[in-house]
Amino acid sequence: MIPLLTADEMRVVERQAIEGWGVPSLVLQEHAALGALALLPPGQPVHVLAGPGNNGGDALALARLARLEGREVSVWSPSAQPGWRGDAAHQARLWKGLGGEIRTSTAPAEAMAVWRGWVVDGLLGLGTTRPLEGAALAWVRALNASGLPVLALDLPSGLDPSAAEIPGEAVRATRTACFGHRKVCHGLMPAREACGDITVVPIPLDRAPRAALQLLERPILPPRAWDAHKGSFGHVVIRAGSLGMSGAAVLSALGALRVGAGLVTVLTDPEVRAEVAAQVPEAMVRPWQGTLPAEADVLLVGPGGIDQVPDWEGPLVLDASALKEGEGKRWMERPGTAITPHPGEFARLFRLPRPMLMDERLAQARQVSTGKPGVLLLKGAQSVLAGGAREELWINPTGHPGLATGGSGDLLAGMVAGFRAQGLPMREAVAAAAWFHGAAADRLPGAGLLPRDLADQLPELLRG
Ligand SMILES: NC(=O)C1=CN([C@@H]2O[C@H](COP(=O)(O)OP(=O)(O)OC[C@H]3O[C@@H](n4cnc5c(N)ncnc54)[C@H](OP(=O)(O)O)[C@@H]3O)[C@@H](O)[C@H]2O)[C@H](O)CC1
Ligand SMILES: [K+]
Repeated sequence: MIPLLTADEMRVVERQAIEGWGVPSLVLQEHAALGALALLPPGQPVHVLAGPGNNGGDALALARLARLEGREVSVWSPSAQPGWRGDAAHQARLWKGLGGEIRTSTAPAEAMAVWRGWVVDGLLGLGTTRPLEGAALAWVRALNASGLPVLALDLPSGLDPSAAEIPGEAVRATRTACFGHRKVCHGLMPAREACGDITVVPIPLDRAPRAALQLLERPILPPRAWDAHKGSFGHVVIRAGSLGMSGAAVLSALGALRVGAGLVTVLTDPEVRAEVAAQVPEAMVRPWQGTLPAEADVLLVGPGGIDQVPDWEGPLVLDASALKEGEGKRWMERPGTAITPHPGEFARLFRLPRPMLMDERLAQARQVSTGKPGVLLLKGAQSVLAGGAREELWINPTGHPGLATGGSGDLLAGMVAGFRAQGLPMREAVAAAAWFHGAAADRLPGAGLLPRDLADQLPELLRG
């Protein structure tokens, strides 16, 4: 799990090092500047933009270190009166002590027209409180129009460190030297795209900070015992598939089987039983007669037009038609339940406005999941995972728009059930399904992707 910190969470980590451990803040700044300098191609000229706060201080430190390396360096401030205080003022003195100048211009595009090499963006970082305006905005516009490669210090100036959305104009960086820990803007789209290639520069801070938002990494799956048999990997029961929608039942069954479930029983509407059975011979396919098999480990309901949820006390995965208007709260309060809506289904389930932006999706996911035992997977580009009586939100970074195709959600729901049947706790089962589903897509071209192709990728992908 990669923590994505808000500015406030990062300030806590910073205070702990400076006030708690007694690390001088200039030491942190020196580490930051040295780490960032190492990301610039050797020998090239460097043009450094230094803003009013400590991001500007980092930039001045980098300018000094780059000059000591023998590079050609110029330092620019958008303001004729930068008004540096504290560490940034100290860095300005050190730079001037090397004979360095600090230049400004009211026509940044003209100044940049003769620049060669790289630009270092040290205008604004963690202290950004509002959209860019005035001189800073003029410099960022000129920089984005210049076509010059940019190394952003900590974050591209103009981004809100704690948000996914870009509040106005922001630097489009080639690379970003992110100091200590990733912030929210380094993990979530669209802000993440403005960062270019991100390198986390280690500085002497706590390595395990508290973060309410975390990015999923490849899930670690429990090892399979050498003497395992099909009963060891659980029995998934899938209530899915009706006339004209038998394919959803097939794909759900494939999802559960391809992630390694031991047994899969599909209970379809009677008229589609034979066509489902013909397409997935590995599953037991029976007509729905109102009762569940006694030995089920997990029940998946919904794909292929099934909207009635049978009485059942065990682990339950609900998708598609089973996600009925206004019933979200009920399912979030049921222990052992996972719901996997896309934003439209989510809005209907919880009678909320459809969440369009990533920051809205996060806020609404938090709103419906806080303190609730049910697990929510709010699907979309960068699916949001919440609930299971845990506070933090997880974001799935894998996948691409090719997944937005019919049947992809049915496969995913089957994968959730398949992982849960093998003993993963529900939240971990949902995380594993979301991650591997997206990772399977990442191995395939975007357009024309079939959910069956994803299923075929899974065994090899799971082997690692
Ligand atoms: N976190 C760490 O452990 C370390 C951080 N380092 C670096 O420090 C910056 C954060 O420095 P800080 O001084 O807190 O903040 P900034 O440099 O981002 O800038 C704050 C000033 O900018 C003004 N501001 C805010 N928004 C705007 C805007 N849209 N336009 C113009 N000016 C803006 C703000 O003014 P106010 O009026 O809001 O008070 C501040 O004056 C971090 O990002 C790292 O680069 C360390 O060097 C390493 C350790
Ligand atoms: K910056």
